[in-house]
Amino acid sequence: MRQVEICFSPELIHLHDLEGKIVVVVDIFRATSTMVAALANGITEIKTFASLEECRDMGSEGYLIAGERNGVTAEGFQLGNSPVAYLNNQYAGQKLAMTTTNGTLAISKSQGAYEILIGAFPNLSATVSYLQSRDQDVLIHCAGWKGRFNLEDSLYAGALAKSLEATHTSEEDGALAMKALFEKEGHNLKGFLSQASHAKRLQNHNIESDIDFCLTLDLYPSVAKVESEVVKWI
Ligand SMILES: O=C(O)[C@H](CS(=O)(=O)O)OP(=O)(O)O
Repeated sequence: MRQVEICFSPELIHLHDLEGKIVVVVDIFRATSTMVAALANGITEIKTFASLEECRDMGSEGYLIAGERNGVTAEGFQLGNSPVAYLNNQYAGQKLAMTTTNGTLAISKSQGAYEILIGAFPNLSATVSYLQSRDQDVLIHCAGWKGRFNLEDSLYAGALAKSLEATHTSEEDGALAMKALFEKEGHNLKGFLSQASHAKRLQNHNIESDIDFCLTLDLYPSVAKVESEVVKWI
């Protein structure tokens, strides 16, 4: 059997061996949910950037530019970090450059893995099927919040580890704990995660519809994968 393990924050990624593994980066509120929404609605590719400046410069290369810091759209950017902005194929056919507070950092810290996927609830089952079709062990890399553990990314990690049970074992305590939490609370994602500190933070920005979207399961049948530093829909 293959293995599945969880890294709870980019600050802890140095404790995990990335080599030969498929890393699934997850930032439920909201970066990876937004990437999945954008790609499912016709964005052709996403380039991610750590800095606002580098990302903003991509505007002159024909990219739509999305920049967010601390939950709000950064100055000079066309878009922030809202998944619902991309629904109804609003920006279909365009390329996107994106930078966010936590999510893009987790992607850059996953370099060195065998493959990098982008995880979100709206394509959870597609990601499970893809991972089960591959021979590699899986590392779920939670973006967390500014280096700290967060509930929503960890609960997604539990959902993914639980869904992989037929093919992947989890021997470490983190994965066992999150599978147990998902078994207990997974039927009430929205109610349970309304207590999460990040959900409360984002509620102050009036983005209820974003939170609803981020916690909706299995809207899309495809997988988001980082290929040559670009996120694509496969
Ligand atoms: O916009 C978001 O959802 C967050 C903002 S913050 O973490 O509350 O500062 O950014 P993300 O990179 O998606 O965690």
